[in-house]
Amino acid sequence: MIELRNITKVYKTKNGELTAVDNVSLSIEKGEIYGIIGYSGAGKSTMIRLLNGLEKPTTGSVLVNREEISAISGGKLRAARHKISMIFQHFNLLWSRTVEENIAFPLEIAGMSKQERTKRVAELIDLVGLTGRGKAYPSQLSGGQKQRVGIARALANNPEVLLCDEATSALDPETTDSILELLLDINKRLGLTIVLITHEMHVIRKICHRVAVMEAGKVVETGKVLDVFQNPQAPITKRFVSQVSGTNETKESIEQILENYPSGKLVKVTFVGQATEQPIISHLIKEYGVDVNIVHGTISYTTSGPYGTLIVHIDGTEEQVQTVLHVLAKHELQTEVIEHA
Ligand SMILES: Nc1ncnc2c1ncn2[C@@H]1O[C@H](COP(=O)(O)OP(=O)(O)OP(=O)(O)O)[C@@H](O)[C@H]1O
Repeated sequence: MIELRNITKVYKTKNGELTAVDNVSLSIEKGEIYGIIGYSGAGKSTMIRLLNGLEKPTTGSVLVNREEISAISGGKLRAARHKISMIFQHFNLLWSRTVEENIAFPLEIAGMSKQERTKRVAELIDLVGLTGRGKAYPSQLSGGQKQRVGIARALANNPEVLLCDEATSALDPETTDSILELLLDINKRLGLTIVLITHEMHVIRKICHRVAVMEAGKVVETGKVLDVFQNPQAPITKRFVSQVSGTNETKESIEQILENYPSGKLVKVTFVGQATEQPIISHLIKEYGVDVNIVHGTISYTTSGPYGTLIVHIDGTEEQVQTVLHVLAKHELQTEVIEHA
């Protein structure tokens, strides 16, 4: 559906050249929710502008639905962009227009008759959960409701791709979740391809199928969300994952345990899918006579299933501990012995 081939974007600034996107290749499937995560300055916004043709790459090509967005301009680009919609962090609504009029705006531009517009706007208002709020002005709406208007407006002309530019960054956590659920629902119902950029791993965990991690213009890691959470490779990905698994907060407890219990091993166990429901710890204690002290534990849910992280201190003889590590590995649990906090 979307193909980025060896994209590089260099900006000329008064301090010289700046490479915002550095040789990035990605492919995004039809109907998938694809997340691009990175800290400020990583190149995410540039990527999104390349996807909708607002920027041209310095080298490389961008294909959306087999159309080379990076090679067309004028009327052809405008036509292609009808199929690519966008929602924004600060909603970008027209403040002097009602909810209905905001949503009708792209339909007016597309030349739809008043009668058809009224029908389509009513459908969209229902779809995004704003029934009864059509006559309200944006200033009378909460942040979450404003973003719902943004989503309805973006869907008005039946796009094939929805680009989300930090769409939940201005919202509180509860509203963020309700907007993410709406995006997931729309993706399932309409089969819409969604590409979102964010600096929050929570957003990726909650709705994305696959993720690309960006750092200094480069994509440093890509993969299925569940795999990336279970087994992050790049240091920056590990930092993002610990944002949601809470392992940062346990650093102190880990330090204390390592200091206070020189015997045994401190082990991080990561498990996915059905393994999250097995009573593995009680089994270890009963069968192998080791002491197991749980230092930290979380289970999180992604679109492809649950995954969990458990940090345990396993104490016993060296042989018992080794046997337990072996047993964990046999259960297809990923284990990592922690030597330092
Ligand atoms: N039009 C431009 N002219 C010159 N430099 C630019 C331009 N747009 C972006 N940059 C630079 O390119 C780099 C990547 O910026 P970009 O906005 O894509 O990153 P980002 O990950 O979206 O970060 P943020 O969330 O802060 O916008 C930054 O160093 C930025 O200063």
